[in-house]
Amino acid sequence: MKSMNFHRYRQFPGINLSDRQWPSKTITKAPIWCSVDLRDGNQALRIPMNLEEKLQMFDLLVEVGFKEIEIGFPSAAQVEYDFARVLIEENRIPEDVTVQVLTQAREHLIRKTYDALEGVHKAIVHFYNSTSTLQRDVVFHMNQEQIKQIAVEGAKLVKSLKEEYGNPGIRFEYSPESFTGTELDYALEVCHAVMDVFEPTPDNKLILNLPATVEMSTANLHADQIEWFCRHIRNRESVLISLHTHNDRGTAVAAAELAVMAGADRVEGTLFGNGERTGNMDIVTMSLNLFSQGVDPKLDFSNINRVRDIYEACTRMNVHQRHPYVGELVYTAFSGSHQDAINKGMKAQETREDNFWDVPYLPIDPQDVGRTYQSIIRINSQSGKGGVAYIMEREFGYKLPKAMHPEFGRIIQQITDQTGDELPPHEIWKAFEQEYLNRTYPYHLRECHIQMNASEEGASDTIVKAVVGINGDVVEFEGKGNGPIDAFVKGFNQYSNVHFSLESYSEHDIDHGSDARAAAYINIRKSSGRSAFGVGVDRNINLASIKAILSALNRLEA
Ligand SMILES: CC(=O)SCCNC(=O)CCNC(=O)[C@H](O)C(C)(C)COP(=O)(O)OP(=O)(O)OC[C@H]1O[C@@H](n2cnc3c(N)ncnc32)[C@H](O)[C@@H]1OP(=O)(O)O
Ligand SMILES: CC(C)C(=O)C(=O)O
Ligand SMILES: [Mg+2]
Repeated sequence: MKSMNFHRYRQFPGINLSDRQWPSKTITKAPIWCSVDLRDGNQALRIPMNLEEKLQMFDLLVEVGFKEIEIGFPSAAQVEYDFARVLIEENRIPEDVTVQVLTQAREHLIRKTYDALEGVHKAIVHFYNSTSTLQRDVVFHMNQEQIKQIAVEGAKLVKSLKEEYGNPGIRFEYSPESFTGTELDYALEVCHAVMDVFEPTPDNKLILNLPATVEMSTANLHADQIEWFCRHIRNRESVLISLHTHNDRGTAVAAAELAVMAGADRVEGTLFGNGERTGNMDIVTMSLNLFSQGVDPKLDFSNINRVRDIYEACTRMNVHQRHPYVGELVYTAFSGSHQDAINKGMKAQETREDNFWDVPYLPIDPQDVGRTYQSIIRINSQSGKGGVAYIMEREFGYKLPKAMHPEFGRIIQQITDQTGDELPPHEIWKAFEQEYLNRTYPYHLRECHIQMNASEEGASDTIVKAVVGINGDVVEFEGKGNGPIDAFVKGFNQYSNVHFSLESYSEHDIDHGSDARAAAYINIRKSSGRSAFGVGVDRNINLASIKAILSALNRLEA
C-alpha cells in the first residue's frame, strides 16, 4: 500500500508544565461569552451578510442572551462601517450589551474604527497583530522586537483615541493573533508590553484574547498553553483571559472546554461553529454541553430550531443533520436496540421522582431545546419491534400487547427490507390497517346482537346472535356463553366447525369522551397449532373483541 506523505508534517511540541492542574478541574459556571458571528463568521462566508441580515443576526444574538457581540471590522468594508453606525444611531444596542469591533493594529484602520464607534455607550475595541513564528518570518519579515512594537504602537493609539473621543464606555481587547503558533514566553512578553500601555486594574480589566487562529494540536496541549499563560501573566486579576479556538482538527469545542478548566474567563465563538475554514468554536455546542452537566449556560437555546432557521437564512449555510443538539437526526434512533432502550427509558422517566433526566441514548430532553418527541424513534430496516410499537402508541394511540410486538415488527421489517427506505408513521399505519383492521375475508361481521341475562341467583349468561359473511355467503348463528366473547366463539365454532382457542386478550380506549372507541387485541390458536393476533375497533368493546377474533381468523386463513 502506498503511504501518505506524512513525513511533511511535524508533531506539535509538548508544553513544559508537569504540574498542570486543569485535568482535575470541572467547569462549574459559564464563561463570559462573546459572539463573533458578525465578524469572524461573516468574514468566512462566500456572500457576507448584508445590512439587513446583520441586523437580524444581531437581534437574534441579543435575544439568545449574548452580552458581548463582535459586530464587525468597521474599517474593512462600507457595510461593516454602516452596520456599526446603524446600531448606534438607531439605538439598537440594549444597555446591557457591549458591542465589540475588530481592527488590525494599524493606524488608519484604528482611526476609522473609532469613527465608526462615535456615540456608542459601551464598546470593546479589539486590536490584533500576528505574533506567530511563521508569520513573523513569511508575512512580516520582522523580528520579535519589531512585531512587539506593532502591538505596543497599536495599544498606544487605541488608548489615546479613547481619551480623544472622550468615551468612558470603551474597553480594550488585544489578540496576539496565531497565539498557538507563537512561542509561549514571547506571547507573554508581547502581552506584558501591551499591559504596560493600558495599565489595567481589577476594576478596569484588559481582555487578552489568546487565539488558536489555526488549531494545531490536541486539546490538552492547548489547555497546557492556557494554564501556562494564566500562571505566568502579571496581575492576573487585572486581565480577562479569553479563548478563541478554531476547528481545524475538529476539536475546537474540546479545546475551549479544557482551556476554561485551565483558567480562561471568556470564550469567543459562533453559532453552530461558522467561521474560517472548518469554523470557529461552536458556542451552541459548548453552552449546551454545560447545560447537559447541570450548569446554567447563561444563553437561552430553548428554541433551537428558531436559532438554526435564522442562522441558515442569514449565513446561507446549512446546519448538518448530525450537528450536536440541533441537527435534524440528533434526537432520532433508527436502530432497534436504541429504540427499545429509549422506549423503556421514556416510560421510566415519567415515573421518576427526582426529576433528573436519564433516558438512554438521549443526553438531554429534546423538549428542553424546543424539540418534540415526535421524531425520537423512526423506522427503517435497522429498527426493531419495540420501535414499531412505540410509533403505534405515540402516533395513533394503539398500545399493542407486548406478545404482539414480534408479529407486527416482522410485518414492518418485511416492508423496510423490500424498500430499503425509512417507513414514515402513516405507512406503518397503512400496514396495520391492511393487516389487522381491514381484513374481511373470508369472515366478515355484518350484524351482532348481544343479550346479557342476569338471574336472581346471581348467575348470568350471554346470548350472541350474529350475522357473518363467510366466503361471500351470509350466515346467521346464535351462541350462548358466560360472556359475549365466549358466546360468539361457541356459536361460531358450532356453525363453522373451525376450532380455535383464545390465547390472550387485551383492550384499551383509543379516544376519550362520548365518541370513545375501544381497541381489542386477541390472540387465537387453531387446533393445527398456528396462532395469530387479531385487532378490532369499535365504540362497543364487545363488538371490538368479536371483530378482533374475526381479524385473527382471517389472518390465519390468508
Ligand atoms: C485571524 C483573523 O481572522 S484576523 C481578521 C481577518 N479579517 C479580515 O482580514 C477581514 C477584513 N480585512 C480587510 O478588509 C483588509 O484585509 C484590511 C482592510 C484589514 C486591510 O486591507 P489591505 O491593507 O488592503 O490589504 P491586506 O490585508 O492585504 O494588507 C496586508 C498588509 O498589511 C500588513 N499587516 C497585516 N497586519 C498588520 C498589522 N497588524 N500591523 C501592521 N501591518 C499589518 C501586511 O504585512 C501587509 O503588508 P504589505 O502590504 O507591506 O505586504
Ligand atoms: C482576530 C483573531 C482573534 C482571530 O479571529 C483569530 O485569531 O482567529
Ligand atoms: Mg478567528
